[in-house]
Amino acid sequence: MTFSGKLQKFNQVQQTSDLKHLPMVTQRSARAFTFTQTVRCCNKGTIIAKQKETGMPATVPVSEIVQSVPELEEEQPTKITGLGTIPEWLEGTILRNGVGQWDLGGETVCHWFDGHAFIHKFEIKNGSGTRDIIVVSRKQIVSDKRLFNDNCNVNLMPIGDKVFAMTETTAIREVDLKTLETGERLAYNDYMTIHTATAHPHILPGGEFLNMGSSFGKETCYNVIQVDSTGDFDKMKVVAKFPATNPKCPSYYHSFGLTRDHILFLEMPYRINMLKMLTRKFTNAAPAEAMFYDKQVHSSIRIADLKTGDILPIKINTEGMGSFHFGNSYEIEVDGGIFCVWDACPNYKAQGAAHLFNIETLRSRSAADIDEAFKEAGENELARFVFPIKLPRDATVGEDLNKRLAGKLQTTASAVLKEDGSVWLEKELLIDNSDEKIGFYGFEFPRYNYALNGLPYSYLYGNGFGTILPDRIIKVNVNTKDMKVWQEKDIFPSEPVFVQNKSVTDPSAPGEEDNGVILSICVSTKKDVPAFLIILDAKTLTELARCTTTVTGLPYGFHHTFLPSDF
Ligand SMILES: CC1=C(/C=C/C(C)=C/C=C/C(C)=C/C=C/C=C(C)/C=C/C=O)C(C)(C)CCC1
Ligand SMILES: [Fe+2]
Repeated sequence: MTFSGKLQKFNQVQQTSDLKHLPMVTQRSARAFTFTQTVRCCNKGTIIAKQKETGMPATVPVSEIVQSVPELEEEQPTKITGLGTIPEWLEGTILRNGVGQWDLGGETVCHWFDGHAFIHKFEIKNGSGTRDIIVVSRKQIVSDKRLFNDNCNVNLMPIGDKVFAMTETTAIREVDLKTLETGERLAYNDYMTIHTATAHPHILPGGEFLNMGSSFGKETCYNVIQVDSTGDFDKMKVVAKFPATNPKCPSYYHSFGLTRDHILFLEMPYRINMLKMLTRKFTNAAPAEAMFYDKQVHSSIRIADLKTGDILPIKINTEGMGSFHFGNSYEIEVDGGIFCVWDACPNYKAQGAAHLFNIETLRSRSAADIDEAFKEAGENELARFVFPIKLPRDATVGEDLNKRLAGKLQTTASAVLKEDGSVWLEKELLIDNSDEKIGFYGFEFPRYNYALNGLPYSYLYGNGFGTILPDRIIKVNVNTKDMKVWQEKDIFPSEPVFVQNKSVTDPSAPGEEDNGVILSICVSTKKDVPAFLIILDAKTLTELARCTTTVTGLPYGFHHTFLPSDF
């Protein structure tokens, strides 16, 4: 995925003589913004939602939710009361990161992902004897006002007992959970040689923080890095290194998978041409020109042993595709072999999707422009890949190894052993994209009960895309393919965050995996419809409570984290 900010940053790296050291970005004090400002004057836009039944585009104005949040002098946390019943046990904070400013000092950034971070939170707590009190607290930009910065605008995750905002450069910024004040700027590359990092780390059951980042050079590698449960960066270590199949053209990746024993990495056809990237200052090429989709290569799943860091020799290939985010993954032992189930959101057509979310497109007055930009983008699927991590006894060439799982896993996904020892995968679709309930552009932003990360599971929550922004929440039973949908006209719900009921002690016990709620922050394209937090019963996707703010013009944001009140 080409995000011009990331690439520009990357380009800055290349311009330094020493690849080991990324330039430090000066930390400036964070700026605070409040919800209640009037939205700045902007272009009116439209977004196409192609309707399956007619095949005709439907226009939905979304420019309202990609407008810069105006800067304010002071913050005013707002107390609001939820309508409905917020479960007694639910106490904590849902934090959201995303982009809030694209128009900076007379310039507008090119790409949606290049804008400055905008963080906000909803704190759910017992207040003044009333249960249904929510404090909507302030939000702020985490980086300074320069373009193409370490604007940590993608996700927020805990490391040890601190919370950090993160993007895909190596810089992360501490955020005070109470005040949202931006704290220390840290950089992974101050501790080790990496040049990128994902904004989608995993947290191990013991509290250790696990992430992946690339180191570019003669021996370009995709590294797995770990910080211990105390969050001590001095003890940060590389636990595994996947050598890039083509060091001159390593893969882009947005996230990775983790079973209880293995790290799963998808090397995609979306590649970075290192030579083009390094010579940009001479050729004047745009960063995006150094990214390309290599139609000659497959997508490959690479696997590392979590304990030893060994890269497993098995070669797993499938048709070229990209997946930003993944569902859960887990292992099954059979016939002396180990199989892995990994759910993903593949897209076979977007080819990196570099151009798709250009600000110009999102703010376009012309429906035709947006249609044109997205016409080749295809749709995102929800698919299951099942493959051996360790070959079973007596595996034979030409055999669909997944057949051995009969009785343990029902799947139509295949994994055929080839003569050269590699395994070729065909996916199993977990949803039917022709179903009107999914939406024209498919399914993305998968979330699940993270207490079951790396273990067998049944429920995946995510967004359906009737437009190029998510317009519904979908719950899929990945075993039975049963589906539930929550949707409301003109509302764009964020990725659905599952919060487990405090009473659950064993999430894999019958009926317990989805014993909890779904939290989602909803914004609207309608000027007079304020943002709200929706609380859904995770079992039924029915509304339990709705906490409506007074804020209109809240931009759509990317990722969320829920932290319980005792964090
Ligand atoms: C790609 C297509 C679609 C949507 C995919 C989605 C929603 C992907 C979301 C990716 C995100 C949130 C990435 C964020 C990255 C931000 C970065 C790297 C920021 C860097 C800043 O410096 C559909 C619309 C579903 C279908 C067509 C294809
Ligand atoms: Fe993401």
